Formats: sequence, structure tokens, C-alpha cells
Amino acid sequence: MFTERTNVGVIGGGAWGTALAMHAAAMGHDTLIWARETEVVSSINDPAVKENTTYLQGYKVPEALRASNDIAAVVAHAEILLMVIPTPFVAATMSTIRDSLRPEQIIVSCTKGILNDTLETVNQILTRVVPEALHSRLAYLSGPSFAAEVAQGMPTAVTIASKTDTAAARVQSLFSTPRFRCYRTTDVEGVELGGALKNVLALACGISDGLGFGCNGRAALITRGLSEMTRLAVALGAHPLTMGGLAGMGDLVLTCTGDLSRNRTVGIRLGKGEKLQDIIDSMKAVAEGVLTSRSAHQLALKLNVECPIIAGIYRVIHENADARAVVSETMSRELRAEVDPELFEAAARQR
Ligand SMILES: NC(=O)c1ccc[n+]([C@@H]2O[C@H](COP(=O)([O-])OP(=O)(O)OC[C@H]3O[C@@H](n4cnc5c(N)ncnc54)[C@H](O)[C@@H]3O)[C@@H](O)[C@H]2O)c1
Ligand SMILES: O=P(O)(O)OC[C@H](O)CO
Repeated sequence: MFTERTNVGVIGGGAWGTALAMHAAAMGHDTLIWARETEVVSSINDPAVKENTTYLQGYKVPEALRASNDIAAVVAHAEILLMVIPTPFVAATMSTIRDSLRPEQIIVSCTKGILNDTLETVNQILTRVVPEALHSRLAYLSGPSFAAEVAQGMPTAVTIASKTDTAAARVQSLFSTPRFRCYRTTDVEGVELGGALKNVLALACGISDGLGFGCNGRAALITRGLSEMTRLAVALGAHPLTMGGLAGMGDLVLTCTGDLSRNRTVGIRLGKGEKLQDIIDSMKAVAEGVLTSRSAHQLALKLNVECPIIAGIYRVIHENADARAVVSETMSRELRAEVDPELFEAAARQR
């Protein structure tokens, strides 16, 4: 373990792409990161700066890490290609490099979201855009992992999912260190949906905290939120146990309680009365939960899966509903058993 070195390309120079590139370069992988913005490339490459001052300020990148605005050069360089761009831009960006991809490459999506128009997960987008020869070499990295903590080398554990265990195992062995432990699974749907849906619940917890509601409410949102995430993910083909793992409960707890979460921060500001558009306009970073709340609600309606918290967040975010009234309505629904096997069976029948 921890010995083999390879060529790593990172597509996306935001906070997470930068933190993962720092990790790969620190491991000794020859790492090249593509960023759209020239200022990101120059700040990473400038020997006097060596920092992504736009998206991950305050953390020096390893000397060996190089950045480029030439996406084709990054693809040509890589054996392992980490794709770390927000969900709405995945299809367009990957289409530009589709013809330069090579069948021996492994593409690892580190993105967490569900597209609005088509309700596709990133896995579904990639299998639509990427040549078929590469489908068995698609992998997904997810789990509780704030970029700023990974950039500081703080202990972190993630899950790598791939339909083929060999691809997941290769990524696992190339990226694991005593500070960054990678597990693996073949449950691509579970890992992807866990990472996407937890962002919606992080918005909910932020709103609750912003409204001044206490720890009881937050714990209830996390627990009942996990129940909704699990029902919806199972209806979409996930294994329920994945939702109790790093990409499900692990990331849910992190994002619902950690102050580094952008989604939780958007929720707090909404709960304190700011307008959504003003919050978004003030941020350079992406809060994927805003768009995913729409997709998740539409998927729940389409599959007839009961998700009252997700529906409530959808109404607050996209229909300007009053958050206090939504909380009251959600708490006043018909009383029921906590664990309802019929709901899970109904969700499982959707698979
Ligand atoms: N930041 C984290 O801690 C973290 C951790 C795990 C997963 N993620 C996920 O990683 C993904 C990327 O997030 P991030 O934090 O690296 O980004 P970020 O919020 O730091 O930066 C936004 C990124 O979006 C890119 N972008 C903006 N417009 C674009 C366009 N038209 N085409 C292509 N790219 C465009 C920017 O270049 C930049 O790389 C998201 O799905 C996020 O949920 C983030
Ligand atoms: O800052 P957030 O809310 O986008 O969360 C970042 C990561 O997904 C945490 O694992």
C-alpha cells in the first residue's frame, strides 16, 4: 500500500478539485489540474504563491502540483482522471473531452448532485456522455470530506464506488494514505444519491439553526432525513445499507452539523431572513443542494416516495414558502409508526 505512483489529472479547480489535487501530489502522483479561470492556474503555478487564492485560500499546494487551462493536456497526462465540477456543467465539460479519453483511463467523479432538467445523477450523465468502452472504468468518490480539512491533511474517510470492483480497488489503492482512508463498494447508486441528497438535508438543518430552533430539531431532521434519503435512494436502485455508511449517514452528519458546509451556510442565512438570490449572488462557491432540492422533490413525486422534509425544503427554496409554517405543517402530519416496513417495501418495488 501507498507505494505505486501514477499520473493524475484533475478536471475542476474549485475547492474540492484543489484539495484532491493537493492530496494526490503530496502522495507523489504526478498531478496536473485543469481550471477554467486563468487566475486559478497562475496562482497555483506561481512559485511565490502556490495557492488557489480564488477557491481555497490559505492552503499552500505542494511544489510539484501544476495547473493548466488546457483541458486536453490534462486528459492526455492522466491515467486517473478526477472529475470535480458542479453538476450543471458536467455534461458540457465532459463532452469537450469525450474524443480524447482513452479506454485505459479511469474517470473518478467527485461531484455531488442531481441535474434539474433530466433528473440524472452524475453516473447517468457520464454514461450518456462518455464512450461505452469507458463505462466499466467510471468510479465515484464520496463521503464526509470538507476540502479545507483534506487540504490540511486532517484524517478523512471516503468511499469509492464503481460497478467493477477492479476499478474501485485501483482508485482505493492509489489514493489511500494513513490520513485519507478509502473504502470501496459496487453500489454506485447508493454512493451517488447519498452524496447528492445529504446536501438538501444540510439546507434544512441550516434553516432550522438560522430560525433559532435547537439541537432537538436538528437531530430530528438528520434522523428523519436519513429515512427519506434511504427510501428515495432505494427506489432509485441503491442498497439501503449504503445509506448508513460514509456516503450516506457519514456525509449527512458532517454537512448538517459542520460550519464549513456551504449548503448548511445557505440554510442558516435563509433561516435568518436573507433572500436566496442575494445569498447565491454573494457566493463564489457552489451549494449543490439548492438545485438538487428541486430534482429530489421531483424524483420523489415521480416515484411516489414519501419525502415530507425534502418537499418542505423544495417549497422554502423554490416557492418562497415560509419556513416556520413548513416546519409546523411537517410536524402536524398524521401520526404514524417510526419504522414503517411498508414504506421501504414500496420504495424497493420501484427498483
Ligand atoms: N468543497 C468541498 O468541500 C466539497 C467536498 C466534496 C464534494 N464537493 C463537490 O465537488 C463539486 C465541485 O465543488 P467545488 O467545491 O470543488 O467547487 P467550488 O464551489 O469551490 O467552485 C466552483 C467551481 O465551479 C466551476 N465552474 C463555474 N462555472 C462553470 C462552468 N460554466 N463550467 C465548468 N465549471 C464551472 C468553477 O470553475 C469552480 O471550479 C460539487 O459537486 C461539490 O458538491 C465539494
Ligand atoms: O460545503 P458543502 O455543503 O458543499 O459540503 C461539502 C462536502 O460535500 C462535504 O462532504
